[in-house]
Amino acid sequence: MNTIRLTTAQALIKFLNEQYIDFDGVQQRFVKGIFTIFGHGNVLGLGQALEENPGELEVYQGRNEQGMVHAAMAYAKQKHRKQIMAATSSVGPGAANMVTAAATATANNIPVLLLPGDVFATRQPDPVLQQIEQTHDLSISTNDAFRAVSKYWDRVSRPEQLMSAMLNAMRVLTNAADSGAVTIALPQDVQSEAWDFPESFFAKRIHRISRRQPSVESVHEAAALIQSKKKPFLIFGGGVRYSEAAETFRQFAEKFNIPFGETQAGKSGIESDHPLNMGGVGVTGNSAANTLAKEADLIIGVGTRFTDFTTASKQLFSEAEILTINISEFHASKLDAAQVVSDAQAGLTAIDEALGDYSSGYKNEIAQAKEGWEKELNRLHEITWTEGFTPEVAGQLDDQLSEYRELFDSALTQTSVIGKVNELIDSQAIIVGAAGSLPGDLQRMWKAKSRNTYNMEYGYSCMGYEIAGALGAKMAEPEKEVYAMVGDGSFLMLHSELVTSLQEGKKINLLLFDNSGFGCINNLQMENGMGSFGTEFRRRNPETGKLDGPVMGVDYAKVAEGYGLKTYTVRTAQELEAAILDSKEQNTSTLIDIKVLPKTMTHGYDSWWHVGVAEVSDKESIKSAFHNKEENLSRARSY
Ligand SMILES: Cc1ncc(C[n+]2csc(CCOP(=O)(O)OP(=O)(O)O)c2C)c(N)n1
Ligand SMILES: O=C1C[C@@H](O)[C@H](O)[C@@H](O)C1=O
Ligand SMILES: [Mg+2]
Repeated sequence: MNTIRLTTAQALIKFLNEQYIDFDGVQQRFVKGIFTIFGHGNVLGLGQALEENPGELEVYQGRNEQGMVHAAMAYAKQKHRKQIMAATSSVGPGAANMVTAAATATANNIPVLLLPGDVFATRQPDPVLQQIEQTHDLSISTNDAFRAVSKYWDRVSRPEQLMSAMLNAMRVLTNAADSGAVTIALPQDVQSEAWDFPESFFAKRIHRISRRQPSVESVHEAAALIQSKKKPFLIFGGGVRYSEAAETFRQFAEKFNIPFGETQAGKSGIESDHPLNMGGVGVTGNSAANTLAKEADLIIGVGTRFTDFTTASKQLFSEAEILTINISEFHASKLDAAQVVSDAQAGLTAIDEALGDYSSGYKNEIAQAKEGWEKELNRLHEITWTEGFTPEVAGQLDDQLSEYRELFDSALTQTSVIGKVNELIDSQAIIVGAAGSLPGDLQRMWKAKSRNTYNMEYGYSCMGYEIAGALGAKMAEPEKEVYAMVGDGSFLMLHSELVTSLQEGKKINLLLFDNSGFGCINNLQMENGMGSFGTEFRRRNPETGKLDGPVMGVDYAKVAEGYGLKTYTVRTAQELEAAILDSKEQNTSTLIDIKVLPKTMTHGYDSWWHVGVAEVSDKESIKSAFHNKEENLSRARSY
């Protein structure tokens, strides 16, 4: 057997360079690059290997480990999982910082390869700097925390273990049914230890993503089920995008005249103006999709995990029968559905052939629902503050609105800003988001004018993805403008990768919606009978000892200016338009600090979200919220 003597880290980098993917006959390199933040736990091992010979891997410098993994995840999401980034951290806190992002990737079924440094395998110098000493179990390190949030976890405690670890890593990273974060913990000493690796380990490997075919029986059952229904309703999930099955889905919907709603991950798979595309469905769905979903006699979920947001906590289509087409048996089996376990394209094609000349029984309902939503959308676009104005989310902070209005000196509402942005940015531009009130507004209101232009992380809804994710999306599609749609809360949580965007010359645009608070959580607590508690950004009041002092104003444009971004502050529609147009002319990253009045986001459209309301309280409003919850629950499926 021919061997090559390399350190574990050098062997790992050499191996990553030889990984390719084959999808529909097209081959491409699988691991594009690696984000790094070096410390003593990885610099002399992986760092040395990358300095000496990175091969084709591009090496990036991250700023915050969570941020760099979010960027890696957004990259793989934008590439529809056909190409990924790796990320390496030091031991201890650097590794721990990646745990949140690992969870984000896993919740969304998006592959990322994480390579945290680990404590010494020999234990000779223990405890090393940043080592946690668990007196009951010396084998535990910070990296064990990744076990709960990874789809594959391993620790390479001897150099030769690298081979089985990496073959399993690739198995999971390229698994269309069950992917996510893969964590390979690398003890500091083992990274630098040499081994005679067999040459065969470094042979070019082509990982085929095959289109799993459905069983004949499941296709017949699905076709018979559809044929027995008059009002089927399709749900376009993220799996359709990852399977590159949008065209097949469109043809299927058109041929059988079946309208469809979109999940957050599925949105922009097909242009919003398609006559059968009803838009976002579920808790953050719009009136068109939710009305048709509610009236449907069959829900056909394609590539969807059926989260509580999609099903409105299992209440939206509680009477309909369910058919699923999903490559994952686990997700296909949800809601006690009739199941077609297959790739989205393969499943739709097979059912299409079996359906014959079926046509749904819809008459004017589809056009009517879409028209009704268009009207409502125009109304939302037009809302601006005037004296005596009632915000969309009324009856909660009505008396406080004038304070915000004076502080911000702005008449802008969130819904009108979204309309303007949608009108002004390029039709090919990509928007990125994750948390706060924006994902809901965008799922309802955003019109995707081109395909794959909506990169929303709503599996984990992790504050901090927005800006780092914009960088990842830009790396994936450098020729397009990318916009992070970010609340002030999320901006404050994590914006470190802004500096990486400047360093790499990868222009991203931040549209920062400043409403001085955790707006959506304020809505949630107040609509469930609480007061405003710990969610507005107010100073501590020395008189009450509470956070009920004046609203805080932060000049985010100044913050970003300090990093070197081109910045704008906008308070009117005219200023917003001028800023967006000017930002397009810039070569560098930009930030538009948009002062929006609180409570001016969209409100629900015929949907319910099951949240944990207190069963006991002295407050009438809480009692009533609890009663309301129980009532809604009685109308929902219980599994
Ligand atoms: C990392 C993380 N922590 C906490 C939450 C819970 N959470 C969801 S939205 C939100 C507030 C978001 O505030 P902001 O970004 O200003 O958006 P807004 O709701 O005001 O539009 C919080 C705390 C979360 N989603 N992610
Ligand atoms: O708790 C939450 C409420 C949602 O409205 C929000 O979008 C999400 O970020 C979240 O974590
Ligand atoms: Mg906010």
